[in-house]
Amino acid sequence: MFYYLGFLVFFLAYIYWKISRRHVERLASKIPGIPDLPIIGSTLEILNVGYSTTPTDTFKKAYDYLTKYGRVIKLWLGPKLVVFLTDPSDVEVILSSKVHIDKTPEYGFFKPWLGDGLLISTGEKWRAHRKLIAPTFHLNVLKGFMDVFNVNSRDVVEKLNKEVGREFDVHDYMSEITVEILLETAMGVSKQNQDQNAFDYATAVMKMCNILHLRTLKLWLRSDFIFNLSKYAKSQKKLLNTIHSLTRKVIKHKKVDYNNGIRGEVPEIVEKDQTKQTVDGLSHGLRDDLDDDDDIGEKKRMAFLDFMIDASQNQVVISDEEIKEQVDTIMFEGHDTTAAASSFFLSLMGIHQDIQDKVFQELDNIFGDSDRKCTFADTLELKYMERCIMETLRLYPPVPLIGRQINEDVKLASGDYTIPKGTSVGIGLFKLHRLEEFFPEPDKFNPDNFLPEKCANRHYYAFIPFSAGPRSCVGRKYAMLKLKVLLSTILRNFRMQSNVEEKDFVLQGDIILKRKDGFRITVETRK
Ligand code: HEM
Repeated sequence: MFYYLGFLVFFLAYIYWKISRRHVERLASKIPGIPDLPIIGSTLEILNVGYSTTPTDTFKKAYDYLTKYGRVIKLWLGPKLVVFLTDPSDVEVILSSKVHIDKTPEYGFFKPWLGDGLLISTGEKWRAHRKLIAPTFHLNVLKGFMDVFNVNSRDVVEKLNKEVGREFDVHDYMSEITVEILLETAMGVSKQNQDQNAFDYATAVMKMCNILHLRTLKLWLRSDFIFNLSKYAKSQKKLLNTIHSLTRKVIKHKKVDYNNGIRGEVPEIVEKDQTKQTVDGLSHGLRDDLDDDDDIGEKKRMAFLDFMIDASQNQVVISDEEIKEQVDTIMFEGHDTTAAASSFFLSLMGIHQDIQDKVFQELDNIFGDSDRKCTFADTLELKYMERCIMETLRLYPPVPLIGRQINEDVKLASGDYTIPKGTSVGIGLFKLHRLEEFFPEPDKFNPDNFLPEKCANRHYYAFIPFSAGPRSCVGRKYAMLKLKVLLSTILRNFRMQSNVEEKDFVLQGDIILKRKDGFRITVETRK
């Protein structure tokens, strides 16, 4: 009797569940997708990807799926519907929306690290914190960082002098300098107070990304219970200790300064007629809160952390824990992405000598033989280099995949498909950026893809390395300005050489896109 009743309850619950999902299943049935089986859906296919012997293998398999199944791909992870999009018109529908701003559940794996920081928070908290943080990356603030960018770029040149003539991994240098620059600019911590090794921090971040990536792919590790029993949980604890100890120290230093009346103010740099020019070459049609032209005023010309601490002392409700979460977020998002971008750029210069020569030509025209610092005005003149940076970000987007949770049924633009509420959407930038229709010879490194007339005639959402819409990258202008100063300083001093061709890059897409084979180059002194 008991078993009969149990079976009946189970059966009725199943029927109820099926009926409640009729709407979702009806809409999903119209979306093309990866073959699926009843109940488990496409889980076996995904396990196949997750079971790959190396992360590189995983990246290749995921890319092959996106190529094989088209621009709208559905897959069922058991009862969970996931849709991958690579058509710019569909990507625009999702990213430009003010409704679908929530991240997918996978971003939750970041929680022990980034808490409710800007990258993963949602709703009113995200809106309020975005409003608070975005002005601290306004161009007027960034211009005040030019000196720090210059001094640190020259430091790297000094260090690279020791590598002349031998092959080495340039990512090690890019990673370390990026952390140091971030600490000095956004966090306002001077070199003397940076008592923790930036390289240790960067290495811990890289290892954390490996673990988080494993959790998305190895389906059994998604469960907190199983994860906490695994060896990865122990490593995560150790790594987070290294990472959080840096952020805690940074905040402590700043608070001591604040209590001693020391306020980190960014110097005002006024350069006539240049305020409205774009430093990132991206603003056409993709304007967001970072493109706000209004002068942010004296009060707000403060670097990120100074402003956070000042705000918390002046009636803005932001707790110490929330400040720490934002510092962790900016440190992560601001360093690993730019380190990857600059390392790919220098590798590509080493491979494409003819293009590197054109960059030299531009640098020589602007700087001649002089050793002077790169000014903000110079960065606006670096048009060819800017195109090379864009082309690097197109072919090797540091963030290869963006996820969104769909908050209400949404009709796509590329076909008669409606994605039901509750679906997770994945936007594959690596694939999106290589669509032949928008980039002829899509795998070829060709900076002319970013000639103004080509950009003007292309769908804006065909190239979105910094994402786009309300949740676009808050550090976009910071990243482009810093990359221009750093890379121009390096190339004024060295010629890059690479023995590895692009087709032999071993790519690994664990959260941030990298070369598993290392960014191996040699440098040769120019002067
Ligand atoms: C080449 C360098 C960079 C690239 C390619 C890049 C790319 C991106 C992308 C694609 C997103 C959206 C992620 C998602 O929705 O999952 C994002 C978000 C974000 N980025 Fe960047 N980023 C770069 C540099 C930076 C820098 C330098 C900072 C800060 C100093 C930064 C801070 C952030 C933050 C805080 C978010 C979350 C914004 C929000 O959700 O409101 N990024 N970035």
